[in-house]
Amino acid sequence: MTYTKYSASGNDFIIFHTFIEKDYSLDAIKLCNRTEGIGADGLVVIIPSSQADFKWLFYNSDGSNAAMCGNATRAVSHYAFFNNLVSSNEMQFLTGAGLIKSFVENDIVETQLTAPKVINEEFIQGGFLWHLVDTGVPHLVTIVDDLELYNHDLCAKMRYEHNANVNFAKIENGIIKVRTYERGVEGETLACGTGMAACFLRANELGLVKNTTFVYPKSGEELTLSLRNGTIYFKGAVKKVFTTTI
Ligand SMILES: N[C@H](CCC[C@H](N)C(=O)O)C(=O)O
Repeated sequence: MTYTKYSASGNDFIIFHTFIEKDYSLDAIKLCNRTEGIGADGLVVIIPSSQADFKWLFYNSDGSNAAMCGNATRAVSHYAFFNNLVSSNEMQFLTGAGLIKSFVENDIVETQLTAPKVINEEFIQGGFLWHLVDTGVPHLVTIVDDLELYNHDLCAKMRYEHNANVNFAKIENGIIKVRTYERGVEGETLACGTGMAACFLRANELGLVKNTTFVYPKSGEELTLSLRNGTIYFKGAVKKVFTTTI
């Protein structure tokens, strides 16, 4: 089987396409293992679809299935275009969270995320003010003045209590810096797309950032989040790292 490794702002994925729709959770655990496998935060399986250009199955590195993954939507769009799985650089594909539209321009990919759903406007826990929103998958967001306040043990506790990813966001000079503890990776990743979207949305609704804002994850790579007619757009570079046949 041929697998392609992508990095989307440091959030990395293994991608392949197949006609066989089955449970690939054990493949995800094996392939994503950073010492005995290729190593990645997640596995994306592309499968034909009669309702869209294709559909995907997304697995975190622990083998858990997730409805959506913002960074993987950018990587998979690039993969589909450059592997001739689609006939245009504009495509739409089905995820567990719904239909995603994307636009590929060389190594820059913009995707339209699914409509956000606020789960809990705000609550205090562990000394922080939290907001819980689903931007394809559930995200806890707290806005802080110092990202060093990010705490692994608190994130792990919040992750399990709320079954959500956990984001610490700092706003400075109109941009957002984000650190994310990712559910299913069970640790901090270098970037989390739906997490950056959740932080952007929260900051925008509080009037702290404009409708188009640069967001910087742990990797320091620049992403652009935009809110246009109530829809979130997510744009940034992706990198095809290598292809291998195992
Ligand atoms: N770990 C997430 C899925 C991947 C989200 C993230 N990698 C992104 O880019 O949105 C979850 O299980 O909820």
